[in-house]
Amino acid sequence: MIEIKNVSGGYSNEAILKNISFDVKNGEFFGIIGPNGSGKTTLLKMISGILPVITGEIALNHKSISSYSVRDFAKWIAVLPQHTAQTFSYTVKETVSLGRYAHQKKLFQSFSEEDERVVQEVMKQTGIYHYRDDLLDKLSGGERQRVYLAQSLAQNPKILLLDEPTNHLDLAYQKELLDLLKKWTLSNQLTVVSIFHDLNLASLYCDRLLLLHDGTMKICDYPDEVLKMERIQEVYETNIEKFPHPKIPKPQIMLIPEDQQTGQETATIDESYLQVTKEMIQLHFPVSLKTMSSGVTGSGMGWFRTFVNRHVGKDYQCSNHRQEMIDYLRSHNLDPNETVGMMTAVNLEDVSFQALEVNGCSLLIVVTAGTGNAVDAAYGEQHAFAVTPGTINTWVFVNGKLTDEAFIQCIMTATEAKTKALREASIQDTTTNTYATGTSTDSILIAATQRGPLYAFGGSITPLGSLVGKGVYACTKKSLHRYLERIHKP
Ligand SMILES: Nc1ncnc2c1ncn2[C@@H]1O[C@H](COP(=O)(O)OP(=O)(O)OP(=O)(O)O)[C@@H](O)[C@H]1O
Repeated sequence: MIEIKNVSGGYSNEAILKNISFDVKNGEFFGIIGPNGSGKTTLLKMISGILPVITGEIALNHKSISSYSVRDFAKWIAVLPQHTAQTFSYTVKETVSLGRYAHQKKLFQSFSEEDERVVQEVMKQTGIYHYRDDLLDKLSGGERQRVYLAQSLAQNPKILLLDEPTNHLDLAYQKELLDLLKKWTLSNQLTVVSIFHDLNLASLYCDRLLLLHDGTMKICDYPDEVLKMERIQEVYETNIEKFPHPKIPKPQIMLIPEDQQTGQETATIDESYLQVTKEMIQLHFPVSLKTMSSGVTGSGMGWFRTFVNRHVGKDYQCSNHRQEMIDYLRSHNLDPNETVGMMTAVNLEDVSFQALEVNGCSLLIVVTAGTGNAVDAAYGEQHAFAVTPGTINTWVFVNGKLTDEAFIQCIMTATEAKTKALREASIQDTTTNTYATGTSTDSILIAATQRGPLYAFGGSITPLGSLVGKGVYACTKKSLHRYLERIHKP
């Protein structure tokens, strides 16, 4: 649809853009990104014919843009520029109606029924219909932005060029506008070429991205390829991390602020932070720890500073155990947003904890273990499924920095060590009469200070993993022993 071939150009024969080549397909949502001054607006102005091409060619539907008459060009391309705070004494409807100019056969021709229909339709689609008789200067920046979008859409273009369309828009309107544009690309085959400063929005909505750097084309490809961490760090000269979006398969970019040391970050986790009562085991740490857990609250990856393992009766039944746990934490002046909360039916006096340190690698392990619903995971299907309170809850606190791999490998190592302890205690699955590998509702937490030594791996023979395995094995064994002694007491 649009072909940019070896294009150089800019202002008064000075080539701001150098040797740019890419094409945009029909119905594509195409994003232009790059740091300030990299040439994004210049490129958009060249595509819209405002700035001349010095060398190379810009073709629209296989014809050079210079061969189009102004009116024909306007039937193809509409431009939504970055609007300043200027205001006009036009009504919303009058402003939108200006978009129909290219479709009027003669100059000063009166508005046709078709013009009226299109204007009404786009005003409804952009949510400005109820302001249609208001003057533009009465509207907020975001509302005005939607009026200009409606004006561009009223032009019924095949291509829409946008310079930072979400500028001035609040979160909901950003989503609404981009959802609307995306819908038009899908249902009306509208082609959108848009400049974005927000790389995350560009990633969410664009089919492809062009990254400009100092007037040159760095890359033009799918968002996942363009938004590689090293590339964005180099081009934008700032520290970032790339993450997958939690709900859809699109990359997201996070800024990493300068380290703001408060002094508390140097604290080391050990048993002095632990409080054990019959009702709950708590650990409060002065700063948030990066966690991976299967807690009732705080599950998955997160940052938390309070950890709770709460005793509940074996007959605990609740239709919404998560909400019940949140209410419980609140009733104990604990913030559920900052707390990994677990439950166990085990007596908390059977807890076993241990701080370990070998060659500068230090951690704290806390385990509550019982065998109430011991299961052999190889034959889990022989058990009826039931949601019951947890039994073996394993906490691993690491004074160090863990990679994502290390977090996952620590979970594996801790689970293997737990199973070994169960095997040594000859704990049986009473349904299958085979050795139990765990219990049916065990929970785990790996928490790390993300300061100090870096642990890339947590497998069983790595410096970190071997300590995790040793500690979880010892604590599970001890806690099981206490549990068994107590239940077998005459
Ligand atoms: N009217 C102009 N005359 C001469 N040079 C200009 C003009 N407008 C912009 N430039 C220069 O062209 C270069 C690219 O500017 P452009 O506005 O295209 O960058 P951009 O990527 O859109 O930047 P931003 O993210 O800040 O909007 C800059 O070095 C700028 O100083």
